[in-house]
Amino acid sequence: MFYLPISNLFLMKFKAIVADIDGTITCEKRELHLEAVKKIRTLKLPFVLATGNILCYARTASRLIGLEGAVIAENGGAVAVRFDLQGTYEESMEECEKAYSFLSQYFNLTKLDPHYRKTEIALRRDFDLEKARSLLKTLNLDVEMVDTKYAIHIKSKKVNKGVGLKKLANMMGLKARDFVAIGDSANDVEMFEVSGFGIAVGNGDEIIKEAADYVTEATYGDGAIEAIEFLEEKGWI
Ligand SMILES: O=C(O)COP(=O)(O)O
Ligand SMILES: [Mg+2]
Repeated sequence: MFYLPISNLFLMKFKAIVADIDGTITCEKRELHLEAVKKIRTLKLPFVLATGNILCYARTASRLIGLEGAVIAENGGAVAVRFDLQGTYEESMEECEKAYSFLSQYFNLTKLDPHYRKTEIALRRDFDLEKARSLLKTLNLDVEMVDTKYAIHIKSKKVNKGVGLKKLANMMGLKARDFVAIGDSANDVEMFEVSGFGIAVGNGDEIIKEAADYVTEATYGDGAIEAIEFLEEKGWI
């Protein structure tokens, strides 16, 4: 007779956590949520940051929180495993620039951190996204636009935080499935899909709540604390 040992049925242990930054470990006005930072500092397992923001922002956040420098930035386009190692970048900017030039004919677009951003383009959220998306459809480019609630990103369809997580997990000798992912918006969906368990914070948008295995009641950094406490209570970390 085939049966699974009881220990396998009940033992669900994750080896690391990956958390989004903006909207997840911040407060409503985007400052770092200090209680969430305190909670993160008590953890014994690797804690990775994954952001749509640029690599130096992610590295700085990691340093100031007291982490090891394992980060996913530019929505998966840039990945670094430790402070003393260079980041790796996807070759995905060319298509994004074509989309940007095309859309600039219709909108007055403002790039965010263009000198530091190497794999995608982030724009100020002051134009009609739906209109831009339908205009972009008329071109045959392998790019898409994602709204994080902090910026609108023009990014390659091949690059996302899920792809970044797989790459980083591999560098750490882990699988993406070994991670619990915590996030708040559309750019966290793929990271939820490849991770072992996805937790959306209460302020998350509908798309991420639908992709989540669990949604916290609390919002922003309080939601991240609730997520970690939930995992601890379950004995999953
Ligand atoms: O940079 C953004 O647009 C949002 O960043 P996040 O992925 O950390 O929420
Ligand atoms: Mg976010």
